[in-house]
Amino acid sequence: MNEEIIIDVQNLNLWYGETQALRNVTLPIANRKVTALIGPSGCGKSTLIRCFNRMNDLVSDCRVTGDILYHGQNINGPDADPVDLRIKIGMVFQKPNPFPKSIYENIAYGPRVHGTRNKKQLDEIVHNCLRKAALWEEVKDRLHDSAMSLSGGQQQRLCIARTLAVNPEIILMDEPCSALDPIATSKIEDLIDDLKREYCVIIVTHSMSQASRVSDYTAFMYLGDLIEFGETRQIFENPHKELTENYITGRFG
Ligand SMILES: Nc1ncnc2c1ncn2[C@@H]1O[C@H](COP(=O)(O)OP(=O)(O)OP(=O)(O)O)[C@@H](O)[C@H]1O
Repeated sequence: MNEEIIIDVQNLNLWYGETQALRNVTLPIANRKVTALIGPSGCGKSTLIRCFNRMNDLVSDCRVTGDILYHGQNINGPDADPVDLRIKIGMVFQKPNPFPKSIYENIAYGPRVHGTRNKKQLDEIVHNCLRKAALWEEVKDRLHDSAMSLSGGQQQRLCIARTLAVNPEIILMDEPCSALDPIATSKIEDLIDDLKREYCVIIVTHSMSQASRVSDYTAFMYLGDLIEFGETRQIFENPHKELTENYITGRFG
């Protein structure tokens, strides 16, 4: 890998109570690239992506060993602040979850909470984020309408715009298209391709065709182990492990 490694996962283990969900995962994540996490249901994809912004802190009985270095600093270290971390590492979920507020307020909310009060600055942030999320043209005349009046695909792009509003470096996406139709899915995939010019994107997907379309790197997981990681083309065209090949050719799933 020639790119800058923005997150370096080293020997990561995670247990929910007595059950081990991640085993000795070691994985580099490149900046300004898209990394896809794939594997059968229950293999630990969501668990791993949730480690990157410490969402698993919210799960009682969850224990982690090993390191996740973000710009070389351990995100679970004593000085690390999960609130700061979640600004730099934003997350988009499976089901679009806009706030029950206006389109404008969904985006202005985060920057306002973090101290931006100036109306002109907020207008600019809203405009920029909607533009980056490829939603501006569709909503510019209805910024003060409820976000709930948008279609599912538009709501998901709004959630991406909301994530961008606090200036993250990394965007985590946990099956962001699973609730969307093919047209809305294709818009999100185009958007992911644009976003990687400025951001690092990590995406969990069940769709192998989606992983091969949108990602530069792919990690294949199975029962909590990282089986194989590499450039997406290599993983799909020339997997080194039999398990990877069996999965991507649909022999199990
Ligand atoms: N909060 C939790 N408490 C206990 N066990 C959990 C919790 N979350 C996940 N698990 C278990 O950890 C394992 C990994 O789950 P995870 O959701 O990370 O898998 P996944 O690959 O994302 O699955 P899917 O593709 O079905 O979403 C599973 O065995 C699951 O049952």
